[in-house]
Amino acid sequence: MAGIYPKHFSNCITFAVARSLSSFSSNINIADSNKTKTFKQIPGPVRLPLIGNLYQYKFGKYKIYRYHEVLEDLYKKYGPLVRQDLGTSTVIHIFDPEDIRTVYINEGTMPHVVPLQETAQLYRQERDMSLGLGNVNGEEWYKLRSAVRQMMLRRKEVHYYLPLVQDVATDFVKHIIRKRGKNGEIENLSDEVAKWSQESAGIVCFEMRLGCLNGGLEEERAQTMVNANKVMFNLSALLKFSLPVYKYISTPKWKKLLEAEDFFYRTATQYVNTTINKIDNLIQRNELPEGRYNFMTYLLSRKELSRKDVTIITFSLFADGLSTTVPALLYNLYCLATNPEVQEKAYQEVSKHLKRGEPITQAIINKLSYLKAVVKETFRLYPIGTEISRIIPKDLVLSGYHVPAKTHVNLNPHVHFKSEEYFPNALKFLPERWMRGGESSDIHPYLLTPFGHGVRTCAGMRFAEQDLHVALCCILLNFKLQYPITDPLEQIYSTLLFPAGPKQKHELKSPFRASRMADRACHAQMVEEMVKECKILDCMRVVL
Ligand code: HEM
Repeated sequence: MAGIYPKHFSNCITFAVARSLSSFSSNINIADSNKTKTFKQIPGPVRLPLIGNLYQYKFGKYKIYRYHEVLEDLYKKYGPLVRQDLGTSTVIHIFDPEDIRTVYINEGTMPHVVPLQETAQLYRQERDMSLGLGNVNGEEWYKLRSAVRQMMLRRKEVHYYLPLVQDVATDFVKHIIRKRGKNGEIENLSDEVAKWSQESAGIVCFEMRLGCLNGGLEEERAQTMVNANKVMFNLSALLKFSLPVYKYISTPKWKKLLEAEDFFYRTATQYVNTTINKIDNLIQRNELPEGRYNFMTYLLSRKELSRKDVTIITFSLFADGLSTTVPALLYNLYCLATNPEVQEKAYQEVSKHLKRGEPITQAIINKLSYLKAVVKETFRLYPIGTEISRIIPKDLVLSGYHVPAKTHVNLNPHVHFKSEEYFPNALKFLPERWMRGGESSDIHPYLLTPFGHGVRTCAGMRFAEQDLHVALCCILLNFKLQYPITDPLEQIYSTLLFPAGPKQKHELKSPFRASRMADRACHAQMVEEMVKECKILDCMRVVL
């Protein structure tokens, strides 16, 4: 039988000037507009009045949890540019990397996006919260983004947390050793990785160990957060593909979503408030040591940010990894486990530069070019999400069609990730293709951009990469990874793409354990019910 086995381990186990979007122009990016086809000619499935294409998800062959495959189907049937109407809102799906380039080049200095989770935007509006970076546009976005740029996107600031992140990764290794079954199997690696992510984010945001890996009540609370997060992502996806009645009437799904969001925010906000109080006390006593609470003190010092802004930015840094870095690490572990030669090569590289127990420095990470290629290749075979959205600021010609300013477009390069046309030996896991001298110079630069591109790229990219690199180093140095199931790992759409384990495992058996404290038990029950009802998929039940 397989599992995580101890290995070599005797103890076991650019911003330019701000510009308003009112300067939408109507220039077309190709001079010869005579040959350009009209917006109405953009192909797509038959649309019905009011519901548009939603009937295909409700009664047709399309399944929401297979949305990534729906996009592949649309591309194959209709070509590089496809129109889809979800209710009364129109989206143009873009598949050609050249069109993707055109959109990015013309996105302007303050690109407009449609939020990944419109439900989160609505929830925050209803609760009078700051909306957060990914949910705002224009001047408000510019203000928030400028405020976080230094702390989140400068390498030096992010590397400051490297030793703390390594401490958490080391504890995660010990946690895995405790959780392993007799045969080395981890029953639900997905949830364990999610606890690691919370602990790691907690140390960055609050410079505090939250105890998510300690086996006690804190770990139970972390599990409840993980479950609530699953409910939020799942319901958000379901509501995205329904008529937006929930925006006007409190539907049962919307109510459930509110409960999960309330629980999630309440818990995270407690951490934020506790840290702010600690900082206030230290400042009052003139005892705040230099460099302590770096992230929060920086945000609090920015005059343009309200307390609500500081809370939501910190919340994002704390929580966003659950739905992004967590699946990313799981996909990496899966790819390493199912490609033993790659795993051995990655292990050799890491162990050449780093001994178990030694501090990981940025200089060491810089030398791990093969490991980074593994991460990149994993993003190719297992992307984290489907689309990147934009509201285009000016008229464009895309694949020969005129697309007017203010149109909502979705960039979907992932439909090509397993295509021979773009990647030789497309189904093979070949990190070598991203190494110097590999084929990467022939790969279209706008094809694989897992963190997006341009001024609106992922704000958490540096933290996510650092977390991934450190965790992979620690895991590779301590374990040999195996995946005992012959069926390939599936991906399930639930706003983003989550690992779902082998097909027969898709029906939920709740991973939930009742917690001991009464209020937690109450939340626990609530979340468990939601999880069941929404048929949340139990990610990666038997792995590694
Ligand atoms: C593997 C992990 C991750 C991936 C693949 C990822 C990917 C992305 C992508 C594709 C976007 C949209 C970019 C665009 O519109 O051009 C985005 C936006 C964003 N991400 Fe991430 N992300 C990851 C982790 C994180 C983490 C850990 C955080 C929090 C620290 C985070 C915070 C954000 C924020 C705040 C935005 C909105 C940025 C803005 O609108 O200015 N992400 N991410």
